[in-house]
Amino acid sequence: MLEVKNVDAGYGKINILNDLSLKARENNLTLLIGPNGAGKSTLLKAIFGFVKTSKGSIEYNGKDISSLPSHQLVDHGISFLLQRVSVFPELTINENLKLGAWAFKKDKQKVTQQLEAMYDKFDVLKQKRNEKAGLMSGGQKRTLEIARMLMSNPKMLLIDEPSAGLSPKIAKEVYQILHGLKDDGITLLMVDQNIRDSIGYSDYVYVLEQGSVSSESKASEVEANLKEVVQSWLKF
Ligand SMILES: Nc1ncnc2c1ncn2[C@@H]1O[C@H](COP(=O)(O)OP(=O)(O)OP(=O)(O)O)[C@@H](O)[C@H]1O
Repeated sequence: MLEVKNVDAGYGKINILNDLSLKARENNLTLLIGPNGAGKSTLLKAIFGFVKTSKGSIEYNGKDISSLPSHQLVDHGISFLLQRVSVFPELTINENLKLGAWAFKKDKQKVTQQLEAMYDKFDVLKQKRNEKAGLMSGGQKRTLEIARMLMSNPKMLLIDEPSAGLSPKIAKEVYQILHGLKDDGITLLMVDQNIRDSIGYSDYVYVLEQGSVSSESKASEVEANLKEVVQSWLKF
């Protein structure tokens, strides 16, 4: 489990997160929602060591990870799916996937084993394994990014706007993939603007406003009151 406790963080002298606390419970998908500029992406970046915290702690399975650099977080089983598409268009799908195995690239047997596991899981990647990634559709690129993250066998995924730029139909497929990762023992913390579609795949929801948590609920409870939640943001 990941636990953020009373964290302040920001950029230079500007503080964005204010005494923020939340939990990403094991084997659950926790959704972060809130108005633009609330600090959702900043929180993911703070957890992954891209943004420095100035107060509080971030604990993963009871260990304070708040001062660890990103590569050490990957060793601890934490991965980050960035908001912008990050496949390498000139490389094949197979080559892109291999980049996800950088930490154990010398262990050829393990790399092959992980590649096969990804091809078993994602047939679309198997079919196109020798094609250039740049030729794939937006949804297929997202699938490739997810598979590339899974190459290193993460236990905790930080995901920023997985549906950005995708049609509602394809976005749903991506949510389904992410939701299905819980069956592999993975814990997910996801930021998504597309609340209406993503909430049904989530277990817990935190609403962030002005750098702090304004509410925490089970996803099913928020789903029932979605209209009021969204209306309350419009006041900001
Ligand atoms: N690199 C940066 N340098 C300085 N300020 C930044 C930087 N990145 C973000 N900010 C500021 O931090 C605040 C929070 O931004 P953040 O991207 O975390 O919000 P968000 O809730 O993810 O918003 P959105 O839903 O629009 O993506 C905003 O006021 C933004 O302008």
